[in-house]
Amino acid sequence: MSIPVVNLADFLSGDPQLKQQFVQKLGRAYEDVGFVAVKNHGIPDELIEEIYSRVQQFFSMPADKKKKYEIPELAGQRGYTSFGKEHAKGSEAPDLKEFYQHGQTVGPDDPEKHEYPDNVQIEEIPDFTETFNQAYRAFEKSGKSLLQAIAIYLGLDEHYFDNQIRKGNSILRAIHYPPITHEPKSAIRAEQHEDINLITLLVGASADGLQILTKQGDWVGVTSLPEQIVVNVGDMLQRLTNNRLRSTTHRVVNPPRELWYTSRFSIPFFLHPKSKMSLACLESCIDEKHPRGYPDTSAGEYLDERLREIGLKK
Ligand SMILES: O=C(O)CCC(=O)C(=O)O
Ligand SMILES: [Fe+2]
Repeated sequence: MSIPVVNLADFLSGDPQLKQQFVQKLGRAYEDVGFVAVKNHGIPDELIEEIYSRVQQFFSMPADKKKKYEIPELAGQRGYTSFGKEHAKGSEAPDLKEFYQHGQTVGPDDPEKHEYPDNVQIEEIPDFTETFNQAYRAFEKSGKSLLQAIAIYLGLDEHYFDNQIRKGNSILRAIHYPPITHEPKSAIRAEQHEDINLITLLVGASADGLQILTKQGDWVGVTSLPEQIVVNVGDMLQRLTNNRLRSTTHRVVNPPRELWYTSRFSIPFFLHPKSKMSLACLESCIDEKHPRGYPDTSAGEYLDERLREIGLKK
């Protein structure tokens, strides 16, 4: 299925009409499907190529070398998480994937430094951290524009999210779904789930497999062109908007048998706000037909709860 396509250059064009059209198209798509493809997304092609090549290098290292970078105390939020650790909420079988996570960096004297453990330095790969830092900044920038459009759509101030996501707790995750060597019992590459964060920006996955669950209850494959990124709503934004914007269930299915020997790579950026952001439902999203659906919580508390549910936090 092709998801709605929006052009971020329209939003940034300076033309009020194009900007408003972008806002309406994005907002409606998020009420309806929860997923869009974004062109002119602002993440430079060379940077995407560079990060992919570092990521492939990393995952091709022997298991014992990768394991050096696994830090269970950090609940997988930094460094490497080995195959078989994470499972979707409500699922017993772990996903068929391994991943690496990179978080926010702030200066050593920053008052918020204690919020952000250091990223893991991968000794074997030159410029690994630098490439991840650059990609992280690029995703933050595109994500900020998209959230400005969402704020306008919701009738909020355009800059409503700016401060909440500045020095926020986003995670850049590189995932490797290894070749499948024998019939998996019940597991798939990524079992059905909803993302935890505000929005997720996903750069061109290296193979098919991503599917979303439609309102009609059908699984449909997501297709996007190589120059587009996929951006979807996560549970934090769904909760904040009292279910007005939809955090759509999605999964990554195993390839057909003749492609079992292939790896799949993908690099989602999970855009999180600062831990202290309130996720209390917006008053403008509550009315008689839509009574408040969730108790108040903060982004930090909510994340903690969700990390326990997926087996990353004990
Ligand atoms: O690998 C993909 O294409 C999507 C991964 C995903 O949905 C996730 O990690 O939350
Ligand atoms: Fe996801």
